[in-house]
Amino acid sequence: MAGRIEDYALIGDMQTAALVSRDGAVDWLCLPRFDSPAVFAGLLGTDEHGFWRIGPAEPVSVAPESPEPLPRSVFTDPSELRVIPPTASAPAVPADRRRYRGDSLILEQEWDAQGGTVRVIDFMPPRPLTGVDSVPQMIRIVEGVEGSVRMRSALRMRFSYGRIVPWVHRVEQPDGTHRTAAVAGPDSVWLDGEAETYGHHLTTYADFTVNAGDRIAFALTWQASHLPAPSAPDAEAMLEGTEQFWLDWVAQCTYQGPYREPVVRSLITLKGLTYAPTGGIVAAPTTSLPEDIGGERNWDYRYTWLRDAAITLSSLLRTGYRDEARAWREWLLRAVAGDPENLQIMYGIAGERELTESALDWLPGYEGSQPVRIGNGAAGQLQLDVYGEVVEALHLAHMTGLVRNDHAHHLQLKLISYLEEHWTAPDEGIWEVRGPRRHFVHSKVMAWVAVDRTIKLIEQSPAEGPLERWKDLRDRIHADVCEKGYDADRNTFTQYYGSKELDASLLLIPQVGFLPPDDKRVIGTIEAIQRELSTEDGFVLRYPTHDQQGENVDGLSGHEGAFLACSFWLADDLAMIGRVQEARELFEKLLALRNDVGLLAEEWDPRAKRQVGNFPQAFSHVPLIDTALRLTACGGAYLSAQPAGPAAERAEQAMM
Ligand SMILES: OC[C@H]1O[C@H](O[C@H]2O[C@H](CO)[C@@H](O)[C@H](O)[C@H]2O)[C@H](O)[C@@H](O)[C@@H]1O
Repeated sequence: MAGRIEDYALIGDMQTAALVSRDGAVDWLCLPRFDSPAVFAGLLGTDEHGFWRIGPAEPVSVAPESPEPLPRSVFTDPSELRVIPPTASAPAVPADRRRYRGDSLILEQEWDAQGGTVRVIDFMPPRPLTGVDSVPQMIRIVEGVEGSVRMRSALRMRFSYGRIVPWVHRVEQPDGTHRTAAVAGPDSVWLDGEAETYGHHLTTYADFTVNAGDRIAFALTWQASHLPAPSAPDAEAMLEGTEQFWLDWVAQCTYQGPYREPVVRSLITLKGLTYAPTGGIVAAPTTSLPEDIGGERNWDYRYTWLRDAAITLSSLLRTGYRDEARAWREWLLRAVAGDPENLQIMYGIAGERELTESALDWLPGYEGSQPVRIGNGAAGQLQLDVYGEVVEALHLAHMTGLVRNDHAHHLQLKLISYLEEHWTAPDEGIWEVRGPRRHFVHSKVMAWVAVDRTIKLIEQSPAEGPLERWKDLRDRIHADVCEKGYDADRNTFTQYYGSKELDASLLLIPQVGFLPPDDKRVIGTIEAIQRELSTEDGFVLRYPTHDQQGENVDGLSGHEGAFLACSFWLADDLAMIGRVQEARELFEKLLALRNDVGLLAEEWDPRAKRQVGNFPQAFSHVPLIDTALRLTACGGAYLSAQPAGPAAERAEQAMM
């Protein structure tokens, strides 16, 4: 059975990623890409849907008692095998400690088990983009730390999201060793290991003893089934290379403030969500981790949203990472090449347009949350805000000195021409509601952002465009929002024109410069959101899922948790209006929601006190970085409450 969402840690190779549970089980892995079918889908079902667990064979965790090391060996004698009879799955013993190795995506879990202490090191080496070695690999090194520990590896591969049992067979090697190959349809997966394996109940086991100082490596390699077998990796060399890769990458980070640890962990996570061959960025590496446990709010996030990727790019640019920004800009230009009339709000990681949504009816879902969806119907929605987010990201790229790209410039002008005709249309908005289209205030505000930044580009560079006409457009959008999206009686902007509902996306109004932070309508909106959309512990819901009659407003049944991005936005706004101490306190409470290895899902369930939604989620880690930058610019720890002043101004400038 899958663990809690926060029990998982991410490993990945910038083409796909795996989730490893605290009990040593890899319960989620799609091969060869983020959006490929899963080989391990136990996360959304049971062990029957695929997993790979390595951990102590004896479930009881007791103090080490055997000073005499056992010979490093594999259990080849069948009588010994009976000592630990194969079970339907390996014993699930939670690790006593876990961490990432320094600033990397290399996971280390340790167990104080019967007989000693053992460490399992899990990672996926970054792959070359071309050539025979460009295959996904997961490497697991079992290291004896103290005493002698009996270990078990239990590997159950199920292709096609847990549906297909592959043909598993031994392939003898000229040197007398063997490899285990699993083949079905287009996929083959190869297991190499330094321990003898045996099959039982459609599962591949290895039982072995690890003594202090031993290192026993296993590797899983995917290869298209029609190609020759991939070569077995040198696990130790791969470990060294992977560690160096992350050291070099993190060394480029320009952030030097008090929140270095969460910022760097978030940056590493975002890097882990980028698809290196194309520059695409997934919103999360999972599908259908529920926003409402047991409910239907389950979505596939293994795609590139223009919104999520644009804000990811902005965070990366602000912290010194330009290569990723350049790669995503190229991805964008290829993805939207053609007519911006056909702009989608999301694409596949290589720019694919067909993301047809369907349900995998053989999977029971995470803690029974059904349906399990693949594809995403939101791809066909109209969401006007993405024009603003994309243009803002292109603008920031320009401002931070990324070499100008004429195609990007041309695209920006075409996007504005499109908006000129369509900004008055109702849309599905930032939250991708599945109810009727509306005139969402946030969508109009972001349309204003797109026009505003383009005007600035034209004013600041040799670029050309109908400046006066677009200035007039900018003024008209602004006036329209202030007239129709603002409720003067309650002194707050509202979710959509004419509504009484609130929406946490309105917190972005001062952040994007639509109105200054000290505008009374902005302060009124912040206060209204704090009052009406806050959970008991001070986090923020993105909007009320039910209206005052108890009807669902977004076309979906059930409730959802506090939306973490919105909670970070509230902290930002509080800092901007001078309530810096409150902002800092909220930010630090949000940091405390991260799991023990620093990861955040999309939402937090305030009742169950657990993370919910896809995991880890770029849309949570990006605002974490942005708020950290803002608060760092405010200076000092726990500044006393003060009216908007120099600290708040510095906070604003930090985000430029
Ligand atoms: O709430 C319904 C929608 O939920 C998902 O969208 C959310 O995730 C996106 C990716 O992070 C994000 O860009 C969006 O703002 C969120 O609302 C889901 O992908 C949609 O299909 C669904 O309609």
